[in-house]
Amino acid sequence: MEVGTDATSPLQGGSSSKEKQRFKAFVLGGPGSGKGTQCAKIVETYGLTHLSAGDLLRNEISSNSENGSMILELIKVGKIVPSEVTVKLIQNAINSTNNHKFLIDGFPRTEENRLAYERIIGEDPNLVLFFDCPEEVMMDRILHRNEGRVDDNDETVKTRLKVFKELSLPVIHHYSEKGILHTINAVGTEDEIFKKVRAVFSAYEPMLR
Ligand SMILES: Nc1ncnc2c1ncn2[C@@H]1O[C@H](COP(=O)(O)OP(=O)(O)O)[C@@H](O)[C@H]1O
Ligand SMILES: O=c1ccn([C@@H]2O[C@H](COP(=O)(O)OP(=O)(O)O)[C@@H](O)[C@H]2O)c(=O)[nH]1
Ligand SMILES: [Mg+2]
Repeated sequence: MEVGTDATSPLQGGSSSKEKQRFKAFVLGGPGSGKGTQCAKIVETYGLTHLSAGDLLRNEISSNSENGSMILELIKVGKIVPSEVTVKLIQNAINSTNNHKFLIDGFPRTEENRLAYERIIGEDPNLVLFFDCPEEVMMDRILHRNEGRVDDNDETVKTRLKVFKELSLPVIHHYSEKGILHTINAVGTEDEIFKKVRAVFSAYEPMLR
């Protein structure tokens, strides 16, 4: 049990994330590269809170929120939701947990996303994972995903792959220049890939306690 997690605590007056240094990892990669699958394994092993930007947006659609129909129209065609909408959802999700360590999956997807995040939330991630995957493997995985997603169809996947190359690769390049990018070859079994993920996270174990 962590101390100071209760905002009513007079001495602490805040969340545990103020006591432990916050840890954030961004998990990037094209559609179908295996981000969600590997995030589940990271959560199981290291106890981070998983925030999938796509899931947060899909929750807005299913809860019929103010922006729900606009988000649905963009997701259906594989386009990017306005940055401020996604950043606010991530910010609310971070603020609604007492955990100090987070995996942010599928965000930032554009340089504009990244700049909005830096403006509104501000802290750079400790590390960025990039699942590097050939397009034909991503396409095949998505078309067999069977989660009933409105965007897992041939036409929308083509747009998502194009958006990834044109808008998301520059973000990945930015983190490479900053020296915090860890590129992982995403071809192989889930366990083979997770072994490589663990090798990255093991260097950060003191921060993940
Ligand atoms: N290493 C892997 N080998 C084969 N299939 C995989 C692998 N990792 C994930 N998958 C499958 O591929 C699909 C896309 O994976 P997912 O984790 O949802 O990717 P992303 O979140 O990057 O879109 C899912 O059906 C998943 O079960
Ligand atoms: O920061 C984000 C994350 C997702 N999306 C939208 O949500 C869709 C699905 O994203 P998700 O990460 O769930 O897809 P994945 O890469 O896991 O297949 C994307 O194609 C975009 O339309 C977005 O606009 N901004
Ligand atoms: Mg995903």
